[in-house]
Amino acid sequence: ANADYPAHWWQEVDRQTAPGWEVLPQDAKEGEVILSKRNELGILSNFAATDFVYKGTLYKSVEGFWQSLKYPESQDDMRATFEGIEWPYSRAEVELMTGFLAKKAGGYANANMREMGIDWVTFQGKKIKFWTVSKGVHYRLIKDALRTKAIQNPKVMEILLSTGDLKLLPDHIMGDAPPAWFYNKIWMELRKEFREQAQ
Ligand SMILES: Nc1nc(O)c(N)c(N[C@@H]2O[C@H](COP(=O)(O)O)[C@@H](O)[C@H]2O)n1
Repeated sequence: ANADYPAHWWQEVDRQTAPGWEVLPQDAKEGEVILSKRNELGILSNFAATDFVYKGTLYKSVEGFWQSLKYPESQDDMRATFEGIEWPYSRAEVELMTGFLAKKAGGYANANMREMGIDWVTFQGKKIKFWTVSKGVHYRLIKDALRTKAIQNPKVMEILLSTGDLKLLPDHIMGDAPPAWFYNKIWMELRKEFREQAQ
């Protein structure tokens, strides 16, 4: 029951003043909780400033990691040399971004990807299909970044495990997105994985 958890996780927020994209804490049903940026559960958002080192590179957030994959890796990268395409940031700059700034950098990259007609991103020189319904390479990469974030940030691990058996829900409207976008579902899988490892 929700009574076993901190009451402020369901704290009512004035809907009139909330941004249009937001799902509010009070929108959760019994046995559910919204991963709201308004309380400590927001640390589980991809946007949260939670440094982690993944395969030798420092990222300031999972969002920075996610959006950096869309940016050219080098000067020879076809995304860097594509005629008429300009990049507002370098990949290294995006790696160090958090929150809405990282998301915005990703928005510019989405427009460039559409313009170039490409449906892939890259990690360590390898092309990875983006926006796929299968739990393929991109999904596994994002899941591994979330796993690494929890392992390297004790507060993230503590908060994730403190959600017990609650169903985790995103704090923003998701629509019809592929599995990699559902960080709430990935966290529930990782929560199970971490609990099993601790036994
Ligand atoms: N509003 C909001 N809050 C969060 O906590 C989010 N994680 C997101 N969306 C994230 O945007 C990323 C995907 O962006 P693109 O579709 O590639 O432009 C991904 O991290 C989503 O979870 N939004």
